Amino acid sequence: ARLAACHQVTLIARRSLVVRAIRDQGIELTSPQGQVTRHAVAVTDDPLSVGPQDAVVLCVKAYALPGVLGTVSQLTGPRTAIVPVLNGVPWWFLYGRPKLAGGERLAALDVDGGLAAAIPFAQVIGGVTYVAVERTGIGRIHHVRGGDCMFGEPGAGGGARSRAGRLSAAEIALAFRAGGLEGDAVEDIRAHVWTKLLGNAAFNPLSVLTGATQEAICADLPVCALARRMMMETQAVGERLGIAPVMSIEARIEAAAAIGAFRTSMLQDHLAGQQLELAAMLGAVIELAERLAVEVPTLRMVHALADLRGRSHGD
Ligand SMILES: NC(=O)C1=CN([C@@H]2O[C@H](COP(=O)(O)OP(=O)(O)OC[C@H]3O[C@@H](n4cnc5c(N)ncnc54)[C@H](OP(=O)(O)O)[C@@H]3O)[C@@H](O)[C@H]2O)C=CC1
Ligand SMILES: CC(C)(CO)C(=O)C(=O)O
Repeated sequence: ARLAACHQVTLIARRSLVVRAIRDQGIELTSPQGQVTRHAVAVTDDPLSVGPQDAVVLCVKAYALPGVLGTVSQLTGPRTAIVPVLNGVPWWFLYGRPKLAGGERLAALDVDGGLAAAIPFAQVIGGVTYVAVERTGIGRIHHVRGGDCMFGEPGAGGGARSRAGRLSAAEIALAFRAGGLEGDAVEDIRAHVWTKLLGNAAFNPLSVLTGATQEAICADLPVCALARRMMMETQAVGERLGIAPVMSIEARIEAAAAIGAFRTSMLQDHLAGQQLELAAMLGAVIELAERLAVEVPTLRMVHALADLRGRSHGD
């Protein structure tokens, strides 16, 4: 909705009900100040009618990515920037760095290599977002807090500079800023992915197990100690990959607490009876830990509990 205010944007939805509602009423956005704004946005469930784009922003859950590959290919030409803005370890994380963990493909994310085959790595711009939102209805978004969005080139040399023929990370960041969002181009997108992951790998599954908000988890000493232990294990895996997070664990906990009484996206999914994004936020970290011989007993335990909780919904 924000991008559509100053760029030509088309939302791709999969349900005709959603297309009709957004076409008729636009997107209703509630801001932290309680203001309600309506944004007219082009929307379709027919990506072929839209054709190749300058940029395709992927904002489905990680487990839904294989299901959108056909759509992505219809929106992609040789000069399209593909910008996944998802939580967790992205499927592209080891591409271009095959020596980091004995191979590029992460089975937890891309079981048969379909994602890597369909989305050319050279066209990927890494994205991270701290924006906290809840979907309150069809075409209705409640923006709770934040936040920063970072973009960076994961390919050779990294950095945020322009890449021949397609939009660069810096241009995507600029496009977000023009829409009133906080967009920054960063040199080392992997460090930012891992910093965000430190929080999500801990708080998201713990929120599902406890039903608590991030603020409540941070205020509860024993549960916050458990979150800190999970973050330390996640950081240890990152260190073995040569990744230095851009903030300390304590600063990451403070940033999570500052979001306030917000239900994490995973708790929202659980309450709505949806699949949990555990493979991207925990499964891939555990897979990397195995490959790098790092002990992650707390991550394993919480993963097993949250997985069972997710599958036992309503039991
Ligand atoms: N929510 C938050 O506060 C934050 C979320 N994130 C991350 O952002 C990513 C997106 O999460 P979030 O926005 O919460 O997710 P939501 O579940 O709110 O939205 C995902 C959307 O993807 C759509 N979708 C799924 N499959 C397809 C398909 N085949 N074709 C078209 N559309 C499809 C769904 O459509 P439908 O309506 O039909 O189901 C839904 O509208 C996740 O990785 C999440 O972890 C990151 C930071 C904060
Ligand atoms: C908590 C939050 C909004 C942190 O930015 C998040 O990433 C999530 O809910 O998955």
